[in-house]
Amino acid sequence: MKVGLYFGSFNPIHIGHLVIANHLAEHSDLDQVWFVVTPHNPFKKKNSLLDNYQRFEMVYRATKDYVKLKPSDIEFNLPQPNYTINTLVHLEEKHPDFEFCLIMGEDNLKHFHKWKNADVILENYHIYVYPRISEDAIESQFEDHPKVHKVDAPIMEISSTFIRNAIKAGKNVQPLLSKPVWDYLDEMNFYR
Ligand SMILES: Nc1ncnc2c1ncn2[C@@H]1O[C@H](COP(=O)(O)OP(=O)(O)OP(=O)(O)O)[C@@H](O)[C@H]1O
Ligand SMILES: O=C(O)c1ccc[n+]([C@@H]2O[C@H](COP(=O)([O-])O)[C@@H](O)[C@H]2O)c1
Repeated sequence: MKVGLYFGSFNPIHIGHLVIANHLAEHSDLDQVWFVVTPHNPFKKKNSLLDNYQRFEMVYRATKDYVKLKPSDIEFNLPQPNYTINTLVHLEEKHPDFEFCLIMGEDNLKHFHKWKNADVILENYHIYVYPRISEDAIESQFEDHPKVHKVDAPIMEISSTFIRNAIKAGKNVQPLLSKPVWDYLDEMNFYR
């Protein structure tokens, strides 16, 4: 089975994330897409981050009606901050029969050279890159790399930061979240 790994904080998961994951699951050779909920992204402060299990619960609720989309808590018990290379090694040991690939926005590819062991990741994993609007240029080493595959997915310029700030300001963000996520988040009074 070929699995695309979609790493993120998902604080909260929004329809932009879902549209991309579903597009990859339906229009590429991937059999499944796993949302890997990251406890601590090495590039981000943990400030406004909800508890791991609450972010996982939102991903679980968002994906439970999609057979090809799965939540993953694999990083919860790995050392923090979570370096993707460590998670990949761990996943290979746990699922030796699966083929793992990475799913990444064009914006992330632009900073990919700063990731821990970026060269090792690229040597061993295919990366599916979807378009994002961003100002920095993609490094030429990645632009035509045989392991980097551009995917023509829709561009959805929504961010979790925007959603958190809008909720705090008392705005209605319901169209940006799937209903089960909105219901949970509202019931739990998150981000207010
Ligand atoms: N609207 C979007 N469309 C496509 N990809 C997205 C979108 N928003 C975030 N992503 C990507 O999804 C992955 C997980 O997102 P993550 O939750 O970490 O980011 P985010 O929504 O930008 O959150 P924040 O605003 O809290 O930084 C990252 O690779 C990120 O680049
Ligand atoms: O391994 C690294 O060095 C590394 C550095 C930055 C980010 N990542 C992973 O990339 C994921 C998405 O990053 P971001 O910044 O777009 O939220 C994040 O959840 C981490 O798992 C990984």
